[in-house]
Amino acid sequence: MPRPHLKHRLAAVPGDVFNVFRYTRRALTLVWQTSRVMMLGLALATLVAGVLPAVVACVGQLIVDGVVTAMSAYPDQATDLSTVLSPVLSLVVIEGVLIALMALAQRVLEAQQSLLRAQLGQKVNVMLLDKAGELSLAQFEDSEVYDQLTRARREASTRPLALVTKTFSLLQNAISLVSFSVLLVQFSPWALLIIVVGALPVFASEAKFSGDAFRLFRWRSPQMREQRYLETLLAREDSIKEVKLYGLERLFLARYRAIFDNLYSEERRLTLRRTLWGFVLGLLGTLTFYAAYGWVVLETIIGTLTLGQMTMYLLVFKQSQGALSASLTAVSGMFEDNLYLSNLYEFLEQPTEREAGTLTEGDTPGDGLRFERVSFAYPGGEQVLEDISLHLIPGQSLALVGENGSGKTTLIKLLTRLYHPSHGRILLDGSDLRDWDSQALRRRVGVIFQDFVRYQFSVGENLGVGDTHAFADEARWQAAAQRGLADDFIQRLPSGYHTQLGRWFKNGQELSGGQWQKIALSRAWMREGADILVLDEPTAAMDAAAEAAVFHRFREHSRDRTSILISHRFSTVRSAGVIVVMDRGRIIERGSHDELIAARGRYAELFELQAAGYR
Ligand SMILES: Nc1ncnc2c1ncn2[C@@H]1O[C@H](COP(=O)(O)OP(=O)(O)OP(=O)(O)O)[C@@H](O)[C@H]1O
Repeated sequence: MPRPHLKHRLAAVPGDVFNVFRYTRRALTLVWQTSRVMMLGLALATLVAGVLPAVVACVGQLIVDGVVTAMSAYPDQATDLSTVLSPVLSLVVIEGVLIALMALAQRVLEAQQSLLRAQLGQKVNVMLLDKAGELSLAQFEDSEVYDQLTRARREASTRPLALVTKTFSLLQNAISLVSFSVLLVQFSPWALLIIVVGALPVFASEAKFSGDAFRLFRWRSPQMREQRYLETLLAREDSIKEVKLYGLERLFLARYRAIFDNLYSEERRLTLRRTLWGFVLGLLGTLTFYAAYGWVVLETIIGTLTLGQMTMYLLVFKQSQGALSASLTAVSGMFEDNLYLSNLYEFLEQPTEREAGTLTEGDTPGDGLRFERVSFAYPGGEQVLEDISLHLIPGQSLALVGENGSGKTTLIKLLTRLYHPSHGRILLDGSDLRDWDSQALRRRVGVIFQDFVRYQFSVGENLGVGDTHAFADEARWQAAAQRGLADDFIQRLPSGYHTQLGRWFKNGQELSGGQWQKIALSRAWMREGADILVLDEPTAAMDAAAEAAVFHRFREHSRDRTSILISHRFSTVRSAGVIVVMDRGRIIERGSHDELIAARGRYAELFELQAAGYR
């Protein structure tokens, strides 16, 4: 698809230029909250660094004028050299001290900034990750929200400080400018005006280009994300195996390069335009400076200004021009930082669904789990569950079977409240899941999904995540591992329960697929209080003996619990109390194994097919 030209894309993104400085206050508040002492220190150092240059210029004038006076006094009156010299020398010493003070203020500023940068980066990252934890699964799966998060993480952790630094630099330069202006106005108010007018065009162009740069950054964030993804594929151990086997390196690398080339050409165009305009308009500033220079020289020659004043004005001109352009750069930088910060706050202000529920017990304890005419479609997708009604009393075991994509896992996602039904409701002990307190609900339901996480932690911690209250409880790890049939092989690992798993960290031990599944199963057993246990294809990677043992154990320990099992292996499924057969989001058959075989429907057909495979 042809990409629209950058200009159109930039125009298409809403960006209220006048509204853009509104994040400055928030950035200042953020820094204030991070460290009050350092913020005050920054302000003080800024003030000192702002006022001193004008004072130095004044002392400079006194020195030159003092020298001129001394020069005229010394030969004529045959005065003692030291008497003439000492006032000028003391001024020189004072200027030296002032310069040292300025250097100190500048160093202190830099040190504080670098410490604040570290603290603020951490604070913003924590804010981002905290917010990420509050997002619903649906928001995570929304590529726009994910983009926002990626953009915010990439840039925004350094931006708040950049914004504050620039705000202070602006203040510092503004203070310098005001003090310079007091001196300059004595020469001529016009001089002041000339300098200001000379610097305005550069500022305008900088503001425009920083806006463009931000919009470019925003527009291209999906491609940047694709690039990151390709990097992950090419450089991570969990994908490299397949990449190598299929010889995908070149293909992926070519794609990676193509994305870069496309992005780079836009960036180059922008950088070139920015540089060119910056240079041309910057010349205007130089021109005005030299015009003012000529003027001061003229006034000195005709005797309106002393030599000392000339030196001072030239210095003041030069420095105020510097201060002005630094202020303008700060302003345009602030504009850019504000735009980036808008991105951070856009993400942080993403509405999150409040889990309003407070129930820790249902209206009819012991009623079990009910699906009442539940239908569901993923955001922006088609209906994947339709009119599901089910009732499971405590102690009952349910097996869900059905073709790939028939909606089994989705049903479990609704049961665990990762999503809410589009229609109908799910009740636990007579109360709608939405009304349950999330902690209480989590305690009641233990789930292992087929795509469980393989944490690059120790074995024990891999089990501990199953119940955060017992995260480091070794006795509980062991009990859970025994139930999940993982204890045996864990004992044989080099450091037992303390063996590091995965390949990312030092001495990491990789496990086989079936061993990982046993770890995941044991994780589910960590939830001792859970009275609903869900296993979503938990044994697909296990050998037949292990699978048989797992289910023997599972039934033994779930006598008074509700258990839900998703499996494609009918040998496992057949012992469940109720078997539900799903097809394209609907329940098409339900009953015990014998009933379903007798009914000679889909279940019987699929069972026969699998059984034939073993004969
Ligand atoms: N996060 C998602 N967003 C949008 N659609 C999804 C999502 N997850 C699953 N689907 C769609 O929902 C349908 C049901 O998927 P589900 O994972 O529930 O099937 P399943 O019966 O568990 O399949 P399998 O036996 O392959 O595990 C599929 O058509 C799938 O494309």
